[in-house]
Amino acid sequence: MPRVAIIGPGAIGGVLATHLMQTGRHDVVLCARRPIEVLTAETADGPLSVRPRVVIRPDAAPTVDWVLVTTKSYDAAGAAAWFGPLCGPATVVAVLQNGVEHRERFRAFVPADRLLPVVVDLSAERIEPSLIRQRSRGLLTVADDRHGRDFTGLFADTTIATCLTDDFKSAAWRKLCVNAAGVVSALLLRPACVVRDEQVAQLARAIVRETIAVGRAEGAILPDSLVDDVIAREQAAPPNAINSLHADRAAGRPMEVDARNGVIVRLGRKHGIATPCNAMAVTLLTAM
Ligand SMILES: NC(=O)C1=CN([C@@H]2O[C@H](COP(=O)(O)OP(=O)(O)OC[C@H]3O[C@@H](n4cnc5c(N)ncnc54)[C@H](OP(=O)(O)O)[C@@H]3O)[C@@H](O)[C@H]2O)C=CC1
Ligand SMILES: CC(C)(CO)C(=O)C(=O)O
Repeated sequence: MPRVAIIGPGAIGGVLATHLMQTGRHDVVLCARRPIEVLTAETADGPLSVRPRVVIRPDAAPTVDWVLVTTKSYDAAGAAAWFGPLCGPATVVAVLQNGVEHRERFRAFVPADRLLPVVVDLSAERIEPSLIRQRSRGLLTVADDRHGRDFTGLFADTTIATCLTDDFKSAAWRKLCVNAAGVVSALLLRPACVVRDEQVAQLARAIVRETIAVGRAEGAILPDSLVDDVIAREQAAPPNAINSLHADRAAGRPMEVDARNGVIVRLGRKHGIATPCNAMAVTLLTAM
């Protein structure tokens, strides 16, 4: 039975924990900052409730086969504080976060050959610490290598889909295009479908175009059609679709501005590519 630790059972970690635990095929432990008695994910198929094993101090954590990091991107050191007890010589650390810098963030804490970046396409929101609303089915994309293939096996018998890719970089940049555009929702505190307004859509398109330009300079393969695809996806979103940046700003929590838009400005500068729309969004959200 694979031993799996989930560091940060918030929206994404909480959803994954409930789905993994209900298979009965995994020995799951949650690494959290406070106890959780019952964890519930509201899914399209109804509520999924589990009684998780929770540890709230790294020195109480067991050694596991898999560590799934589902904390926010800005606190890699906080997540890494758990690695000492959790990681044995063969433990694989999967980083399930937005952005394109999974490896850079954790390189100081985990050997490169035991780190698995994951692109998360799953919309979820924490309603309370122990109640998560899962808004979409969920798709996890990983590189088609040994760790990636083993990782997909963890989610067999769940409704969380997995995908193996031989071009992880492009997959991560495609997702970054979605997240970068989502900054307009966070700025306006309006759901994804705010881009039904054509003026707002034009701004979101400009943000995605900048992201594509920088992503291509970084080696990602990104079609021009991505601009309209991203906006169409947001326009079709239900009125309650709140992205995690928006949710963080609304709740007064720190935001992943750097991982989602700051990175485009930073890497744009490296390649001599102007990114004025992303830069303005970063300046405004940082000032808030
Ligand atoms: N939500 C979504 O729809 C999506 C999110 N993502 C990405 O997934 C990642 C996680 O996001 P999300 O689940 O929304 O974030 P949440 O804020 O909902 O969850 C993060 C969790 O990490 C916990 N945490 C923070 N620091 C520590 C620590 N040192 N030790 C243990 N637990 C800790 C937080 O606890 P506390 O309650 O104490 O703060 C919280 O439970 C982000 O990179 C996000 O961009 C990707 C796709 C969709
Ligand atoms: C695109 C979206 C909304 C869900 O996949 C997301 O990544 C987020 O909320 O951070």
